[in-house]
Amino acid sequence: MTDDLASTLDRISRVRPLLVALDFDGTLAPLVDDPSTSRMVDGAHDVLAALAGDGVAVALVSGRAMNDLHALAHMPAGTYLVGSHGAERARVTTFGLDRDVVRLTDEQADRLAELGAAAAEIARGRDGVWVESKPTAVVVHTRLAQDRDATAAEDEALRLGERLGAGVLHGHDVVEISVLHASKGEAIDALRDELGAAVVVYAGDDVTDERAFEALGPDDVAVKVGRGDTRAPYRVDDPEALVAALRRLTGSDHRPAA
Ligand SMILES: O=P(O)(O)OC[C@H]1O[C@H](O[C@H]2O[C@H](CO)[C@@H](O)[C@H](O)[C@H]2O)[C@H](O)[C@@H](O)[C@@H]1O
Repeated sequence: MTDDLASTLDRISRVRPLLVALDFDGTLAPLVDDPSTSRMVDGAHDVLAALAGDGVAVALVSGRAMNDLHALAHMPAGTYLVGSHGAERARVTTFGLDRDVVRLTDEQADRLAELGAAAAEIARGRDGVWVESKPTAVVVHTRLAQDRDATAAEDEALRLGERLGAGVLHGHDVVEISVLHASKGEAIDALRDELGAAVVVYAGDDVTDERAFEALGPDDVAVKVGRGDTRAPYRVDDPEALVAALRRLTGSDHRPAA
């Protein structure tokens, strides 16, 4: 963590209402081949619970389907979950999720089925290419494929998305085609307004997170995790480094002993 980021986080640590919104895959959880095995790095859950307990609004803002995100992240009660890049929204309670139900029109449901069938055709015969189905989108995954198959599958999926999708996102080894318009930027705007947040901290690793960075203002804090071009002014190397940075927001009680 740079001194600059450390001092910025120290400066805002007592600001309330403070919103800390974080991407999941690649940001809190390292990228892995099988998305069902993703886990947040050690210390992540504790620091998020400490922040929530200290009056900070904590949100995960992910491309994951809501059920998937809830099951994998085990977030503490009182925190917010945004799934499907903003199309799904919930608050975690001690009894489970208090969620807004996503309803597709018949036309959108038909479109989703059509996209699923077309995406399956893209994956057919290409080793390592597979399709994930979500409530509002299909995702063509290429992480396990050889470069040639991955490139061809992503190109075809992008064309499919242009033809039939309401939104197309090209992330880390994925092309995601949605039947609803949603973005992480709009999700951040909505959370900020609803919570009246004075300052927003957002961290993310993927191109899809740039939409969230765009929604931040000069008093907010945007942190890119890992490599790649970004508009975020701050950067940390990996999820472990992000957890260390977040500890600075919790006050000295929660910082590891030197
Ligand atoms: O917004 P995020 O929380 O970063 O979610 C984006 C996508 O995450 C998942 O895919 C990514 O993580 C997988 C597990 O590490 C990895 O195998 C894949 O290559 C990554 O793109 C998830 O499967 C997608 O549905 C999310 O949209």
